[in-house]
Amino acid sequence: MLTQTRAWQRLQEHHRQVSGSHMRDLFDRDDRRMQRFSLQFEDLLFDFSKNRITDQTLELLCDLARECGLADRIEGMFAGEAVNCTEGRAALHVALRNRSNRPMKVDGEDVMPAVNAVLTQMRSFVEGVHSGAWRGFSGERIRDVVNIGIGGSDLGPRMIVQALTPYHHSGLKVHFVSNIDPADLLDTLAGLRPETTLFLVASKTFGTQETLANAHAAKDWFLRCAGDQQHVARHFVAISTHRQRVRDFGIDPENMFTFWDWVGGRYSLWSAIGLSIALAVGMQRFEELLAGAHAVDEHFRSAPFEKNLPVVMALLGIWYINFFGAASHAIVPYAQHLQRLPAYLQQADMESNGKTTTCEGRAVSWDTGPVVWGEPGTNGQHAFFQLLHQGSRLVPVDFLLPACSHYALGAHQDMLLANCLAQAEALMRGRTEDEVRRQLREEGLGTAEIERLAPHRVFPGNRPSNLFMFGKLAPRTLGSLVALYEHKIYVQGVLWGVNSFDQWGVELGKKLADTILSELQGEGDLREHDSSTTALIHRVRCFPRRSGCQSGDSGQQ
Ligand SMILES: O=P(O)(O)OC[C@H]1O[C@H](O)[C@H](O)[C@@H](O)[C@@H]1O
Repeated sequence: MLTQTRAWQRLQEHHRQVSGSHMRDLFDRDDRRMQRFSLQFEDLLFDFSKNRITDQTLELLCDLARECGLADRIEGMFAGEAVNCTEGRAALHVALRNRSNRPMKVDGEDVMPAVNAVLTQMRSFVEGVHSGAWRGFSGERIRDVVNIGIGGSDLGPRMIVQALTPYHHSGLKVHFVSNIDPADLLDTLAGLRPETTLFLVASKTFGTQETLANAHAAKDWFLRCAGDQQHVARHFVAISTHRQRVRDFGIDPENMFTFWDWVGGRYSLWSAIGLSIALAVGMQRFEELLAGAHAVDEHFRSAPFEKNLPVVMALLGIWYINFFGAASHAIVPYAQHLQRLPAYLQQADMESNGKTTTCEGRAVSWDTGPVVWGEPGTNGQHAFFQLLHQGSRLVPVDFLLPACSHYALGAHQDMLLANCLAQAEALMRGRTEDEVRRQLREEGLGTAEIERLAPHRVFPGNRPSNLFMFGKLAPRTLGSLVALYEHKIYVQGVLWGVNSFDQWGVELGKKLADTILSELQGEGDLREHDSSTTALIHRVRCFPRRSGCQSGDSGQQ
């Protein structure tokens, strides 16, 4: 039991001692604080000095990790043990990027030959599309790729493809369709020609309602132009673990890229699910991404906890969630191309650790995963930073900051950097009432006005943040960053005692949606619902929406 460990008890005591201290004093007392509380990993600097910690905090948190058996659990994951306890499966996404090619086993079998075979298949496909050897049915080159998938079969590739915009292959545009909202597919198809469009139907299970409905609609759109069913083979490939369902859909298993049930959906961008990434940036860049993640895997496996980046990230999170009562964690990349990182991490973190039952089936009596949210800076500054600075809640922030841009435009990048560093400093230092009064006096305000305004202009500070700084956002660095977060999530799951690799919580809504769908489409009696749901279903039935939808459809065709 987490809360019964000796380290937990000591952390509670320690929290009582340190929670009153202010980070500005900790910095004033120690001019080497940044050096002591930062870690360098290749190109990545992780500055965690602006946290409400001392040496002892870190020691005690590492003790907690030791008492929870973290070392064995890390080894267990790499050894292919069934760390996904409810589904009895390994979670071996590290094998997908195992550039050392050391054997990695699941149920006694080395998975590396199969992993490498799919990478080879991806390489030849990507090269074929890029060179023009793979063409559409009319003989034209492929110009647009549409990845149809949702959740883990969308968020990772979508985030990475956007993050690597400067590396995009010039002749190809990659699009993503995920939502069952008809607007998503129709808006995307509106600018495309069937002759030059390639669809990647990405679904681990090949049973996801949204993906199958969108894929069927895309196939209809394609066939309306291509006519002959045989042409589907040049324009639809599948990425899945489920061969039979791929065949049933009408995609030749020859055009299927496989992966395995030991790859969790939200950990799958490193598998064939990353085909859209490889098409966007080329196979070499994709492999650089894998290499960056692999380097972090080696670090995670071997570095002592105090120097282990994902372990430190995880322990800091636990410090705020379990001892300061923080309920959320903001991700603020100061990089426009990392716009989708918060959304990606929402799934990675919240679907992994949004749980309250331990692997032994007991209810936890401690808080688990935070609400993850965020937006790129500087936009976020003009939206939610008010609450970060002066709100009543403690929200730890992760800043991600590329020191250099791929683009040159006046002083833009320096302004971006200055803003990020200023926000982190302001969150930490705050502004005292004395400082406010002094400033207002300098601004020439009278005493009464100063008294009136001073309380509003005080910043409490002492608000924690981590900062990742790196050079340009390159594939290897990005691979490392994502792997760091993945392992952070695993470490937290281990300490909280939950299974980070299942997602039973998304099932109930899906089941109810199936029932309600048939009720919306039928005229008969409704099954038992609460009065609110019943009334809403009746209301939908009364809307003249069908004609509206049809005219919308035909407008797009
Ligand atoms: O890849 P698929 O099998 O289509 O699954 C897509 C997504 O669906 C689900 O509802 C899960 O919550 C996600 O973890 C998963 O990534």
